[in-house]
Amino acid sequence: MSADTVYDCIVIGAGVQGSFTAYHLAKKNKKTLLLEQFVLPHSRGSSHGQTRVIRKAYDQEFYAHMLDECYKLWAQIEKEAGVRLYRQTGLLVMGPENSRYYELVKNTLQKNKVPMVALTRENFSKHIPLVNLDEGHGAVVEIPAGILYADRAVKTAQGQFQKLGGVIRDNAMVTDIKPGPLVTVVTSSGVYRAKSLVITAGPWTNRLLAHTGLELPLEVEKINVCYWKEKVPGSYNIKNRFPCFIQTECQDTKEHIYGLPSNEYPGLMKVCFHAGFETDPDHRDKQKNTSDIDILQRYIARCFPGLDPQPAVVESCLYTLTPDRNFVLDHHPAYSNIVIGAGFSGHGFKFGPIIGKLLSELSLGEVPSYDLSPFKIRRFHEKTKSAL
Ligand SMILES: Cc1cc2nc3c(=O)[nH]c(=O)nc-3n(C[C@H](O)[C@H](O)[C@H](O)COP(=O)(O)OP(=O)(O)OC[C@H]3O[C@@H](n4cnc5c(N)ncnc54)[C@H](O)[C@@H]3O)c2cc1C
Ligand SMILES: O=C(O)[C@@H]1CCCC=N1
Repeated sequence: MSADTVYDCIVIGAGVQGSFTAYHLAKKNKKTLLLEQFVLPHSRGSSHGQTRVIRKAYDQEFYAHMLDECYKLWAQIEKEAGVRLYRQTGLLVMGPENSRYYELVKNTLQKNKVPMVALTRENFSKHIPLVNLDEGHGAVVEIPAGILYADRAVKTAQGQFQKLGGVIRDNAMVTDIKPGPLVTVVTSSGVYRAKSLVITAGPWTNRLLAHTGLELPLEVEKINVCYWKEKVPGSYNIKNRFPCFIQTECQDTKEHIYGLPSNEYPGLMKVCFHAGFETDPDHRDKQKNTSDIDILQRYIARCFPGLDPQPAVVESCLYTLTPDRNFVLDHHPAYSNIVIGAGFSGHGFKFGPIIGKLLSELSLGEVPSYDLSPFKIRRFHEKTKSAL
């Protein structure tokens, strides 16, 4: 492409959401440029690591609805690229039987006819050995849920995008955005122009939006990603059909604790706390709070007796949280040819292919395939006004 190429669209940020957005735009024959500040692949944002959970067990039904198409889109890109990105493991959901949240999750699964098994206290340990169910808690297994191979998925979306003629420039940090009928994007390695711009910059979103006079209520948190050693290797292994799990709340915390079967590191199971500690994305290593690990240790000692209750490996990742934990998928309030995909609040990976499709639709001025009202920017202002 020559220096004065005008792209149909520039996408800023090559995490899962930007990579799938670029891929969908290229599928629609749009001349698309994907910009990334770091050399790819990297582990400084939110999309790195080997695995993520895919599930329909949500308290809000609109997520379960989007997941129907999402599973199809994951299968489609697997077929196109000839790679495996999803593996069914099932998802064990445990929570207090009298809690509203646990009830809503079960309702979503039932109403959407998701194949599931309700476990009783009597048959729980037969089906799920080496897990202790807390007193007063119920358990259901969402059968089709599973894991996504995260790093491989991001690489696949980028690879398919390039095969369709898309251009990726990594090591290209965006330092300025000049809105207009043609948007100008200034990077550390060149200046680019496009008819539309999609910002999928994860934890750095507000830094980029500052160039456009907008600030969203986003909080960036560092998550301690903990791996725990199996006392007997293989006891919680994916090959032995151990499922992913979510503990919706327990005596130590109202937050989710979740885990994935041992798979990525031999003999280690990933179990994490679904909340972290506020950080600056460029200085997350300075955030050293580990009080979440204390909670995990107590939980593991009580409920996962087959794991050593000392983390064997601790890595880090970033969440970008909105106040209501729903995503932002919207046009910029002042510039309709700038589209924002942000605030994926620690649960956005599974939606990558559908987010990409929706952001591509918004950037092309098409009617989005889903009702995007839960994801609109104006909900933040409405909240502020009604609080006054
Ligand atoms: C520990 C952990 C576990 C999770 N588990 C799950 C799960 O099980 N299931 C699930 O569905 N989701 C899960 N998530 C959430 C999911 O991973 C995120 O929602 C998703 O990765 C967000 O992707 P993103 O593309 O918005 O952000 P990112 O991956 O951070 O991508 C943004 C990109 O923009 C780039 N960028 C930023 N600023 C600039 C700039 N100025 N110029 C150029 N490029 C720039 C960044 O370098 C980055 O590559 C988890 C997240 C974490 C951290
Ligand atoms: O989104 C997911 O499925 C995971 C597991 C539960 C907590 C957050 N991420």
